[in-house]
Amino acid sequence: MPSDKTLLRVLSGERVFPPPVWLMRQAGRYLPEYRATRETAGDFLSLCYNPELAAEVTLQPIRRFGFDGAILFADILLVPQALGLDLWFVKGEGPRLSTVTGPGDLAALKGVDAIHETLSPVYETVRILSRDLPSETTLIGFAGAPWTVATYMIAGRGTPAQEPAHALMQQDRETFEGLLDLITEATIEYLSAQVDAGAECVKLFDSWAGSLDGDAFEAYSVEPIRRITAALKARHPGLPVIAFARGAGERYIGLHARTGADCIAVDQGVSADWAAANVQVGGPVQGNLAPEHMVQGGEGLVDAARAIAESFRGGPHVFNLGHGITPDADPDNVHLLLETIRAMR
Ligand SMILES: Cc1c2[nH]c(c1CCC(=O)O)Cc1[nH]c(c(CCC(=O)O)c1C)Cc1[nH]c(c(CCC(=O)O)c1C)Cc1[nH]c(c(C)c1CCC(=O)O)C2
Repeated sequence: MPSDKTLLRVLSGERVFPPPVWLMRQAGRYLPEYRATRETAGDFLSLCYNPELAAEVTLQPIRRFGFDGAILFADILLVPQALGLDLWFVKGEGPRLSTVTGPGDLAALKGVDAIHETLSPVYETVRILSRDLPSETTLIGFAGAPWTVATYMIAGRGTPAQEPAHALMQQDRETFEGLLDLITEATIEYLSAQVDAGAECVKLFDSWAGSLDGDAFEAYSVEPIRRITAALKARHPGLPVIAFARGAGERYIGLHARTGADCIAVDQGVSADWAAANVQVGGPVQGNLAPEHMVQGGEGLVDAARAIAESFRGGPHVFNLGHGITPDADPDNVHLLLETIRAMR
């Protein structure tokens, strides 16, 4: 039976207008109720590993805004932690991890089978959500794509141009590729467990894909995403997969076919008209309003949101931002965005 959930309908290739809407990082610091729950949990990682509270912060933006999709509350860096790295967050700065910079570090990581020991609270969050979400809301599981996760594992932190990961790729390709393989295998098991627990589609975040060029983009962004997608679809026939290769630019062309993903998420670095003509021809797309509009609001937001929905209205489109909503966004602007899109005819 075809789903009556608009997000799943679009992911299956149907054109729905006005389009379903959800926002990357829709649960987060711009919401006072998120900040209060994080306080209750103690810190960000304790929140990620507390199934009741993680489910609560996933539900907060659904209650407040009625988005069509709810993304599991967790983080892409839980997988490195499950593989044995130390992980902590420095307030006002971001994540820190112990690093993988050579064969010894790679060999010291745990095997794929060990990840569930750390990640089982996340599966419990998914089970709670699949019970408590409104029936029209699609539950989205997620993980980082291997390249992006590897950049953090190699550098031990976020880096402007992923220099340490590029350096390892050049200097010790065997360790680099071994690490990517391990993350790929772990991600298949992690996402498969999310689906078993009730996730209805999954999204792979390759936030740093844009710093790979030429053959490296194909080998280290596209190919791991293709492997994960194929393995998941073999185990869970019909599972919709969204792939976000941020910064891909012209390489968004043909990415549905190259990755096997059902939906390609595009960032604001390409225009919606261009993406409609060049990417949406290959299948459903998601995107791509600049997150700054959620800070600025007003007519600029209304005009830009309408223009994007118009550009993509000829085919399957999930309305979203081009990247995550930022902590300085105004929740009232989210209401304005939803009213704008949902009033379109
Ligand atoms: C690169 C990346 C990370 N995490 C993620 C990515 C890929 C998407 C992207 O490019 O933004 C993905 C992510 N992170 C988080 C989610 C939860 C679901 C949601 O989108 O609402 C998701 C899907 C929660 C989070 N992850 C993080 C927060 C903020 C932590 C806090 O509450 O202090 C949240 C809500 C922390 C985080 N986590 C990460 C960084 C670099 C940081 C620090 C920078 C920042 O704070 O934005 C790694």
